[in-house]
Amino acid sequence: MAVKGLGKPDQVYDGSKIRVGIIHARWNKVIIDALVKGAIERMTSLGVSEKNIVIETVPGSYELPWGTKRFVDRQAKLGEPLDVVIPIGVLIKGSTMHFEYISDSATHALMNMQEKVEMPVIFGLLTCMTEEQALARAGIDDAHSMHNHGEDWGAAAVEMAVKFGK
Ligand SMILES: O=Nc1c(NC[C@H](O)[C@H](O)[C@H](O)CO)[nH]c(=O)[nH]c1=O
Repeated sequence: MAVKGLGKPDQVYDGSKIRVGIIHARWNKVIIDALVKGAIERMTSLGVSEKNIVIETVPGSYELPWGTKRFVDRQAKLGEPLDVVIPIGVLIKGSTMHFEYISDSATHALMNMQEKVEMPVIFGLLTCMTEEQALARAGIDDAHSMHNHGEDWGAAAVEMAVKFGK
């Protein structure tokens, strides 16, 4: 019996009235692109209009917290406020402690960012020990052993914006 993972949603949420921001790092592009695509596909399948999905990028995952804050502020100033934001990054362990420090600090910063931007900030940071783990979680490993986690993040974004939006 499959125990781990996201269960079936308690209901299908209508995303037709929300605007979503995706801000993604540019490290590990092949994996990032698959995750972003999965999030967009799931959100559009839940009624979010493509014109209401705004995409921005930052160099790496370390820049996601500050980039998220400024992205949200900018969209509000433009008169196109976001209802939810999905920061997406892929961290893969190397031979130093860089991975640990960025993973931990970016995770805490993104969690706390919700209070600052007063909207849901979906946790789209993959923190993987190997490239194979990252490929599997983006649904692009040879065995297609796992589903694309970007789809889960898209579904969470719609649910959180609809249920707990302003
Ligand atoms: O080192 N590995 C990674 C990484 N490093 C760059 C860092 O996020 C930042 O952009 C620079 O330190 C400049 O501030 N950024 C990632 O998204 N994934 C990684 O796997």
